[in-house]
Amino acid sequence: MDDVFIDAFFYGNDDEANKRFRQRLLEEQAPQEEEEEREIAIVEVDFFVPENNAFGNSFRNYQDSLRRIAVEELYRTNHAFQTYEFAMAKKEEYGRLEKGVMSIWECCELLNEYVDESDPDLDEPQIEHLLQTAEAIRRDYPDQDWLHLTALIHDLGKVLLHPAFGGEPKWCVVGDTFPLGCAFSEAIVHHKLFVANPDGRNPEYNTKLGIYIENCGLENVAMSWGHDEYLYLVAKGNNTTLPPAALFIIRFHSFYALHQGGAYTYLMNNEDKEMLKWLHVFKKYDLHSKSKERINEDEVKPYNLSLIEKVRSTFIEL
Ligand SMILES: O[C@H]1[C@H](O)[C@@H](O)[C@H](O)[C@@H](O)[C@H]1O
Ligand SMILES: [Fe+2]
Ligand SMILES: [Fe+2]
Repeated sequence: MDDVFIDAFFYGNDDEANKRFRQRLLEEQAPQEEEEEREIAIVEVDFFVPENNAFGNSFRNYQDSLRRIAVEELYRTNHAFQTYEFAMAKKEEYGRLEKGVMSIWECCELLNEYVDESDPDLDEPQIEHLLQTAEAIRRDYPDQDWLHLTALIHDLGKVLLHPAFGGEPKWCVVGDTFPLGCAFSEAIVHHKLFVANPDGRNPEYNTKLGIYIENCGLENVAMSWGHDEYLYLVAKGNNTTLPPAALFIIRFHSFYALHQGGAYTYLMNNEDKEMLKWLHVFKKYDLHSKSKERINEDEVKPYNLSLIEKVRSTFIEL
């Protein structure tokens, strides 16, 4: 068992075991290192962006991908049931971070069991996607270790699928995310399927601004519930020292209607507009690193463990 933990992650249902791990962590916790100044700069990089995905199709092709039917079915349910009330209730429930504790690496390994059915571009286990993204971004940004770690963990919220985390159905774990409490944009994947969503008939929620005011900031927007929001709650709840850009990536990387479709810009404040560039950077690796070429887990594990080690004092909540 590695000695770095994310709270909210289980270690069985055994409270005693949880307590013992927490105690051990307290005892073992290294003295805080001086926060070094982080250089966060976007540089021109030359990642080879492939045109085709693992199946030889263009990326994010929702019309005629090999996985079209399964993907569409997932969004049918997602668009019907993701309401403002639903997402709020999930946020409240999971925001308590009561599921337990577990190491970040163990959590990655848990995702070995899951293939993301909302994804037209990849049918490999999710741990492969984490490693592919992290390795691709590391190649182009060798000095930005926070980006490597962000890539490694960005989809860990998908553990919601695991019975120990509630065994949530796929439609409220994976897939693109979108704001709730205001009108659904046509830029959202399979937007026609929102006809079945009661919020679309609610006059409080179905106008351009709905419950929001112009430029209120994405921080104040209720997003549909899924792996992004869950991991964001976990990172915040554990007082992460990852930079704000990492949290922004974690929380909004599935918000394609914004970072690819250019919709909902009127909800952004100036800070969000600054941050948006990181979603563009991240997307390149998150999306285009998907391939059939497997990463050798044993080879990259030591480096990733060293990254995890660096934030050990961050990723625990006691
Ligand atoms: O199918 C994918 C997958 O679930 C990703 O993890 C998510 O970030 C994307 O936005 C989504 O379209
Ligand atoms: Fe994701
Ligand atoms: Fe991803």
